[in-house]
Amino acid sequence: MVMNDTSMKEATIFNHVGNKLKTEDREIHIIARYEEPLIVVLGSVLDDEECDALIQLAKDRLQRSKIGMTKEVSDIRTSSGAFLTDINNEILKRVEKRVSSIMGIPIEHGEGLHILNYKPGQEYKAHYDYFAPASKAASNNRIATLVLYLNDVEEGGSTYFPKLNFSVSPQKGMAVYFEYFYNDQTLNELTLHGGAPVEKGEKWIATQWMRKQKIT
Ligand SMILES: O=C(O)CCC(=O)C(=O)O
Ligand SMILES: [Fe+2]
Repeated sequence: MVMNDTSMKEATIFNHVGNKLKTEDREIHIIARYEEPLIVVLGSVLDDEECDALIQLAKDRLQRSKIGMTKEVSDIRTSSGAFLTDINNEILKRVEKRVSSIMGIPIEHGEGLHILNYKPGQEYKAHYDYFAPASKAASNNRIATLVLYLNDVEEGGSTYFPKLNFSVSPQKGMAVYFEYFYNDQTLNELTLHGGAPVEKGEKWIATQWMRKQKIT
């Protein structure tokens, strides 16, 4: 490991090294890393069947939420989303287990996979995934995120980190991981990120946000 003269890196939650990481049922490729704050691009996380199944589960949900509830309208996030909770599905369970193993955080700390669909022109403006320190939710705050790309986007739709001048293009089956549980708050703030507008085609992602403690 290379360290610079003046500072040592803070400890991270994700601590896989090398080019690959193995979960119970899959070998995942570590494609790229930004060291601090840690951002890791992962390949071969989901196969096509798993991606398609998650999209299908979400389509059923999104359909229903349109009937039952008023659709939340927000300028920050113009896409439509649904949490895949209370669904008994083999593929979903398998994916949740794999995600937990990649992140090194028990699944009980997760909010459940959140599926988002962006149509052309839709975006998720730059934001932090953690809750403001003064908010009620911050008592069990989020500490890490995994965004799984469920389809190929024809144009646009990258995940961008404006304070780092860094961005990740969506590719079906790949993922981007980042964490923001540093003692140094300025490192956490560097994880500001967004989903750039989709220009052509559509974009489907599944996001896992992990909390510091179990969700009770
Ligand atoms: O759409 C993206 O690429 C980013 C999604 C995101 O930031 C989130 O789900 O928290
Ligand atoms: Fe986010």
